[in-house]
Parts: sequence; structure tokens; C-alpha cells
Amino acid sequence: MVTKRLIPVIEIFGPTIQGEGMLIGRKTMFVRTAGCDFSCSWCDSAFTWDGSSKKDIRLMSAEEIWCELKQIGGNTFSHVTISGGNPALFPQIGELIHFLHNHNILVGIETQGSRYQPWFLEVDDLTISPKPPSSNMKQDLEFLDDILKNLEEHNRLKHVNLKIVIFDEQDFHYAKKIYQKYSQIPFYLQVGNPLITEQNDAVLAQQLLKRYNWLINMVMHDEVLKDIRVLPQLHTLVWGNKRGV
Ligand SMILES: C[S@@+](CC[C@H](N)C(=O)[O-])C[C@H]1O[C@@H](n2cnc3c(N)ncnc32)[C@H](O)[C@@H]1O
Ligand SMILES: Nc1nc2[nH]cc(C(=O)O)c2c(=O)[nH]1
Ligand code: SF4
Ligand SMILES: [Mg+2]
Repeated sequence: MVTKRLIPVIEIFGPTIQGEGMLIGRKTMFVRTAGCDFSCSWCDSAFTWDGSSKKDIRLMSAEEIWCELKQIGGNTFSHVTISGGNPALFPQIGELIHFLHNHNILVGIETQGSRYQPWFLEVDDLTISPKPPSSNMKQDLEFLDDILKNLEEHNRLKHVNLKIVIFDEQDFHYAKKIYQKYSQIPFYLQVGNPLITEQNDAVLAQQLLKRYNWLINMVMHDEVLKDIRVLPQLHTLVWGNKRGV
């Protein structure tokens, strides 16, 4: 008998739009895994790792996840984004990727570059999001370098992008250092959301647009950051801090 390794899933939702980074605006479904090896000070998905939504965690096989995606998304989608938490904690995500590819579904991953899995080489859209100083995390940049070198050796760089969330000038300088190291990888700066519990969508949107304006200005006057894209979290502008969108 083949034993199927189960994946801890905390939410499955969609179809929605990818609100961030290189596929912004693309129609996609989301599978969100539970658990993270980081605990960023401003994490907008802290429920995946802080115990507050423990009751929502389900251990699911690739086939069960596929059935639920079809149940809620029907025939309306051709792309699935796997986020977390950190999906790179789980070797068994490889089985889910195979399953989705066998059903002609493209797969995106959101991860922070602190862990590597062999299935990184099979991901259609791999977003790596190193954490800047404001997160209070200490990103291992040598490990990140190993991951990116490995992807390059396997000719996968066209499937990879780097996305750094910016809250302040210190984060901006950190992002600049990383940009200079990896000029051949598509590079995105994303507006940080400091109001992750704000319920008034208008107040939130106003704050985020102000920060977007600031970040655009920082980039426009910069002589190093040239081949770069600056984005807000589109889903936050549309739906605020709502979960499952
Ligand atoms: C919730 S994380 C999950 C995937 C993975 N752990 C990571 O951090 O890349 C998904 C994306 O949301 C970003 N993010 C988390 N909290 C945020 C916030 N308050 N403002 C803007 N982006 C945020 C992360 O940097 C990451 O790019
Ligand atoms: N619409 C939408 N786009 C997203 N892009 C990355 C997300 C994430 O939490 O990883 C996310 C999310 O939660 N919702
Ligand atoms: S790495 Fe991602 S999921 Fe983990 S705490 Fe940071 S933002 Fe949240
Ligand atoms: Mg999110």
C-alpha cells in the first residue's frame, strides 16, 4: 500500500485574484498551509502559526485538496497559489504539485526563502520573499543564496521572483542590497500594511495608498533600483483585512 503524506491546511479559497507580485491580477485559487518557521512582527497571516486558528487545521491528502478546490472553484480556474505560513516546511507539497499539474493547473508558491524543497524546481511561479529588518526576523542570506544558485543551476530562474515588503527606509536599503546581488531575477517591492487589524476599509486604503506613494517616490529617485516594480497588495485595497480573499 502506498502511504499518502498529509498536508496541514488551514484554508482553501477562491477563485480570487493574486493580489501581490509578479502575477498581480491573475485569477487563482489559494491553498494556505499551517505553520511557519518565522514570526514576523507584522505578519498578516499570523493565524497560520500563532495558535489562534488551530481548530481550522485539517490534515489533507493531495487528492482531498484537489476535490475541495473543484468543489468551491468548479471549472473556473487554471492556477492555484500555495501560501502559508511557510509551505516550504512540507516535502509532501510535491505530491500536490504533481496532482495539480496532472489536471493542467499551474502552480504558484509563496515562501520566504528560509527552507528549500526539491519540488521548488517544479513550481511555475515561485515567489521568494526575504524578510527586511522591520519584521524582526534574521533572514539567513547565505541560505537564500544557496536556494537561488540551485534554481539557477537547474535553469529555473525564469520561474522565480523576489518580493520584499517595505515599511521604512531601513527596509528599503535592505531591499536595495538584495536587488544588487540578484539583478537577473524579477524584483518587486511591496507596500507594507501596518494596520493588520483595521476594520475600516476606507481608513486602511487611505493609509496604504499614502505608503504606496512614499515607496514609489523612493524608487523613482533611486539610481540603483531601475529594473524594478513597485506594488500595493491589491486584495487589501479591494477587500481590506478580510480573510479568505
Ligand atoms: C503571509 S506570507 C506567507 C508566505 C511566506 N511565509 C512569506 O512570508 O513569503 C505571504 C506574503 O505576504 C506578505 N506579508 C505578510 N504580512 C504583510 C503585511 N503586513 N504587509 C504586506 N505584506 C505582508 C509576506 O511578506 C509574503 O510576501
Ligand atoms: N488575493 C490574495 N492574494 C495574495 N497573494 C499572496 C497572498 C498570501 O497571503 O500569500 C494573498 C492572499 O491572501 N490573497
Ligand atoms: S514568513 Fe510569512 S507567514 Fe511566516 S510570519 Fe513571516 S509573513 Fe507570516
Ligand atoms: Mg496574504
